[in-house]
Amino acid sequence: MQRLWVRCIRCVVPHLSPQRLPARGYRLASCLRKQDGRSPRKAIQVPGEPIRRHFKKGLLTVLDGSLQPVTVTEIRQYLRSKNVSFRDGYSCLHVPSPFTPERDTCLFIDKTTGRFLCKATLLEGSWEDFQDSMELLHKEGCSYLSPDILAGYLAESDSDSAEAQLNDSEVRRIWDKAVWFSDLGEEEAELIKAMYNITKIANSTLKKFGVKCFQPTKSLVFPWYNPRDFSLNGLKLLSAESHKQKIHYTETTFPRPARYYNLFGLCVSGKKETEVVITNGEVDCLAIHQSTGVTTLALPRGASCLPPVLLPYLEQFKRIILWLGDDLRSWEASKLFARKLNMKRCSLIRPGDKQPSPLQALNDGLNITKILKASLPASHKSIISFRQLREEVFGQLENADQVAGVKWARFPELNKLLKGHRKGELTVFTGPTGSGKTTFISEYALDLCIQGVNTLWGSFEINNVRLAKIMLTQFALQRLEEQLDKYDEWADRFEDLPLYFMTFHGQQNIKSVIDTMQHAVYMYDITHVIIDNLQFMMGQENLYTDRFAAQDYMVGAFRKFATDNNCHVTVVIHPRKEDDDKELQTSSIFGSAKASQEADNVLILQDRKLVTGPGKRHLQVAKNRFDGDVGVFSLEFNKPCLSFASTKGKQKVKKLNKDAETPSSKASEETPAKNKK
Ligand SMILES: Nc1ncnc2c1ncn2[C@@H]1O[C@H](COP(=O)(O)OP(=O)(O)OP(=O)(O)O)[C@@H](O)[C@H]1O
Repeated sequence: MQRLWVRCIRCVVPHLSPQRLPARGYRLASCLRKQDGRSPRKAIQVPGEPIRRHFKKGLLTVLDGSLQPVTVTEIRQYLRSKNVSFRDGYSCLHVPSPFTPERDTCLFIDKTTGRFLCKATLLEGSWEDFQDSMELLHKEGCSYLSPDILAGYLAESDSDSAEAQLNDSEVRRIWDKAVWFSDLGEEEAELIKAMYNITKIANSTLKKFGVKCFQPTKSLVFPWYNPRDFSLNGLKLLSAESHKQKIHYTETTFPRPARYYNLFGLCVSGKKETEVVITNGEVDCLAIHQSTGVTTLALPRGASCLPPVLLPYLEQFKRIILWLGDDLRSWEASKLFARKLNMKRCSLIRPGDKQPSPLQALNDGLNITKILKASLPASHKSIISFRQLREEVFGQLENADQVAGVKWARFPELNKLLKGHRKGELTVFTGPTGSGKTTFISEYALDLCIQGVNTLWGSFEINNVRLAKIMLTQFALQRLEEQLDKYDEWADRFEDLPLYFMTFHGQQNIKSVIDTMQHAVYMYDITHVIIDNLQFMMGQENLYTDRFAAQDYMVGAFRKFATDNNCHVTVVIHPRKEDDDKELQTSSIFGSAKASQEADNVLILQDRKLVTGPGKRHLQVAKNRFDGDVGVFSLEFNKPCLSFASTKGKQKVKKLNKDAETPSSKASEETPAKNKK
């Protein structure tokens, strides 16, 4: 049943193309399965192939191939049936690799997805590819699959090759031009270190981790070494820019972020080490290692995600300390990552005054060893006392603004009412037919995604190409039809967003949809899922003959998913009745009161009565569980760029009486200070 997700997730946007190895120089091959007449698929990577070119014009095309889901029990059963010995690891099963002659070389099979990685050859593929490899091994009657045997099954990928070559030459150019800090003049080295707050990091530490300085832009250069032969896979440039007396740091990666899988520090860590500290950024990694000498690794994209392709590299560690930063978002991320890494071996550093980020701790002269010793075990019993909760509660009170969630940049009025977008909540969104629900919710989600909220779209009504076109227009805030020469520039930037699409279209079974969402949370650390719209799951639900009972059941399923996965779910629902003379109300949506209780937020796009001009809409927050503020504000529609974003400064927000469903003349009016006379 989970199999569908693989097909859906893989077929979506660039990020979801078959995963790249965390090491360059490997190529995607057509599936070994081609041998038995089944359709070839791209999944196994073997030496020699440059990076595969991800989407450009062919955005969101649905790939052929229906992968079946697999459970860890099925994997174990299969291995036993083939007499393959295996060891149960933390996130992976460890089996002897069929790709090398050395029998003690491990191949890691992800227990959740079945994907495999052979660390010796850096070959990777799906569970089906592994099964095919075993069949091929049997067919060829050999002890292992040498590159010669595999060569016959490889596919060329020209488009990837072009991108890989471009990447290689850029990486080489920057790397060759960059210099070691010890080779810089003392004054210049100190000045550059000061820009990055790393004056306490010794040149020897920087050299040990391979950190250089790119003088033309005064950037730090962090290398991505191939763990097999220490060649360069890519690099990250950290640059500092002063803006309004504040320093802004920007990161540029080669290859682009979606393909940058560098566990920084891996090449320094020993193969026999059993303890590791994982940090958000490279400079934090340097700070901890320099002060304590412990093995420390930095995540490629910080606290935003822990890609499962990296899990095999962490299997050797019996104990993992996650120290991701000093804010609530990092704390939330460390709890999420601990689930993926297996809670039993994880401890977390809770942000606090005496536990800032590792680099800050070094700069403040704090005892880093002591902080590491005070880390909290991630696994907790189901019954806990307030004593165990009190620090957590204090953290929430201390960081009230962060607890309120991510703020919208384009909809300040929403921040006023909802205070922010929080993980683990369920938002129900409705509006009359054709009122612009998809258009609005697309921009509402895009806004958050631009700010780093990992987003998964389930668009059942309009296809993904159309949806992506709407989003790209909203992203660029201009009609690209008339400026096609700018398409690539915007598409490149759009491609770097943490944005994923399910490839479902039309009527779907809710179980497949929830399985897909579950998989996406594991693979891409998704924290916001949009379902547009619920009606497309109704037809498949035979359990309930009553439409509203079915709707309640589905809202309940999404509620449970949001809570269990600490992931926000926004569900678009068509109203059950539309009366031309009346605004919609919460009761216009739900079948019963039970379902309305499930939602944390109810948003209604109103286009009647309150309309004061063509194209004018109002957004009503009809329910807000977080702090109870409900109200309404108007939305201006800018048709060329399909945007509802406020362009005329702050809009008026009309706060409503909590009990009042619709705006009334008695409602108190809150006017932004700017507009008050
Ligand atoms: N405020 C607005 N004024 C005028 N046109 C709009 C406005 N908002 C959206 N549109 C346009 O209306 C059309 C329908 O929009 P959209 O698909 O977002 O509506 P919907 O409510 O999701 O529709 P449905 O009820 O079919 O799901 C689109 O062409 C969109 O560009």
